[in-house]
Amino acid sequence: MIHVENVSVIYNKGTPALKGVNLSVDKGEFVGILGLSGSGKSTLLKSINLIVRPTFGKISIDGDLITNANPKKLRTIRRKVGLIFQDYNLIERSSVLTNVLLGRLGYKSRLQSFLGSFTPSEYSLAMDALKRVGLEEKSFVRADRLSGGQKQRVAIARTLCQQPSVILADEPISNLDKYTGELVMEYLYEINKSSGITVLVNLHDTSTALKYCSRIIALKDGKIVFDKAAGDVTDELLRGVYEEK
Ligand SMILES: Nc1ncnc2c1ncn2[C@@H]1O[C@H](COP(=O)(O)OP(=O)(O)OP(=O)(O)O)[C@@H](O)[C@H]1O
Repeated sequence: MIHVENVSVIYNKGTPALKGVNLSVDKGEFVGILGLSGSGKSTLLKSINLIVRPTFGKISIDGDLITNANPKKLRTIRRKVGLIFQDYNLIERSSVLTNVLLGRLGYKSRLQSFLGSFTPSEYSLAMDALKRVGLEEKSFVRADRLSGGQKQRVAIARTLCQQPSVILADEPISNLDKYTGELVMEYLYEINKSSGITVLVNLHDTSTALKYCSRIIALKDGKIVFDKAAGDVTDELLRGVYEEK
């Protein structure tokens, strides 16, 4: 469903952050992306959604070439792609429910977005999403009253409300303690298994990646150094990824 073909990203005409990356991800996969800080993990996820535009190469999602899409087409393709960030990206002064409803914005006209008008079925989608992450009782609480782990679960619910076919999660647990981080991973895992939503997740912690992901892609200096089933990842392979030059 995702094809990344010979993608390179060069920021500000400087050093390449990605160098000729090729990658195909099938529907329903749970892919962990590992690598040292600066290896290009965020750039790879951001280019899949065209938050960062590749300098060279092509990316398609469900057969639609996102790298060539006009603004209208790009908006339609982006509806399929849910995003989860390290710092949650919530509107802190709004309620949990309002934050989850924001997952519907990609389906709204400018006027509807401005008015913040949502249909009853969108409210019910949002409530269902909150139930799935165990936060329905927090619907009317302001987001800034929540713990970090709860905020990330709201971000997951917002993504679910968007009804995506893929979730890109950029370091979703790096601001959380081990226990809370694992809980967040459990929710992503459950969503992947029960809804068949493809998940690509950048992670720092190799043991977490091996525990939840079925496939591991490792980046080093903007290139893929290995792309393997989690069960085939050895300590030696991991050492190659994390040892400095
Ligand atoms: N907006 C930007 N402008 C210029 N250079 C950038 C930008 N974003 C990233 N880079 C550079 O691109 C390279 C890859 O960065 P990227 O953030 O993709 O790596 P990462 O593996 O996600 O790192 P981290 O784990 O620290 O987030 C790094 O050398 C980084 O300094």
